[in-house]
Amino acid sequence: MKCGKLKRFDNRKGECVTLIPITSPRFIDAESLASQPAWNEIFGNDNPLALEIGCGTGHFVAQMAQLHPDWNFIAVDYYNKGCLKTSKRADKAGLDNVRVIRAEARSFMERCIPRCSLRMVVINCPDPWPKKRHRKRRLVNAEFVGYLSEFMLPGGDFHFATDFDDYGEDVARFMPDMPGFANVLAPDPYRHALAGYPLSKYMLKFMDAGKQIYFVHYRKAS
Ligand SMILES: C[S@@+](CC[C@H](N)C(=O)[O-])C[C@H]1O[C@@H](n2cnc3c(N)ncnc32)[C@H](O)[C@@H]1O
Repeated sequence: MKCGKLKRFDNRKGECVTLIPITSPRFIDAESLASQPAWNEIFGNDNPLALEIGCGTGHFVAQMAQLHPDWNFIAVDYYNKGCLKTSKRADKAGLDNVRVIRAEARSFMERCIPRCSLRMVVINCPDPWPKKRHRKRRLVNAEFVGYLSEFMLPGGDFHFATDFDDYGEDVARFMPDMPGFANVLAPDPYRHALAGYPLSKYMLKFMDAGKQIYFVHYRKAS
């Protein structure tokens, strides 16, 4: 379906939705990006790339980008208001190493991220799809991590975090069988606290509700 200029077809809702315009210099609409863009020109340097999938409102990426000023962060979400908030947060903190992309993560990666280029991939609190019959809709599974691995540099970090017990245990169960990855937290399959890893908005929300976060951290072999 063709939508108007400031509208976008929402696959989940099955209708055109109005987009809030985002004027931040750190925001890039995926549709305006050439395929395989020159990220070094976009960021103005050759620093390594880090990708956050589903950045939400940007609490995590804003903190991580301050911890790693020598990495370039691409924060992707298809949630328009989240992209707006993430962009504003990065603008306010003056984070020149952050770009915010409104896009579906898999199609964006396929079109715009070179293979073997990511120093880090982060997925925090992805939608848990708690009903058993919906679990196949979860973003993170062995097949997806295998796909992500193609985009990661040797020595690159994969971080996954969730508040949802079954999701955390599932990812911690299949990760040891993923070829070419080592568990940074070994012998623990996951931890409930991770020093130096910023907390996202959803993590804080779930922790306030008394839930534990499952942190999984693997590294691709060098
Ligand atoms: C539960 S929220 C978590 C947000 C944030 N990571 C946090 O921890 O606060 C999940 C986010 O992932 C985004 N998301 C889910 N699947 C996605 C996909 N395939 N591509 C891009 N964004 C996605 C949603 O729009 C939503 O903003």
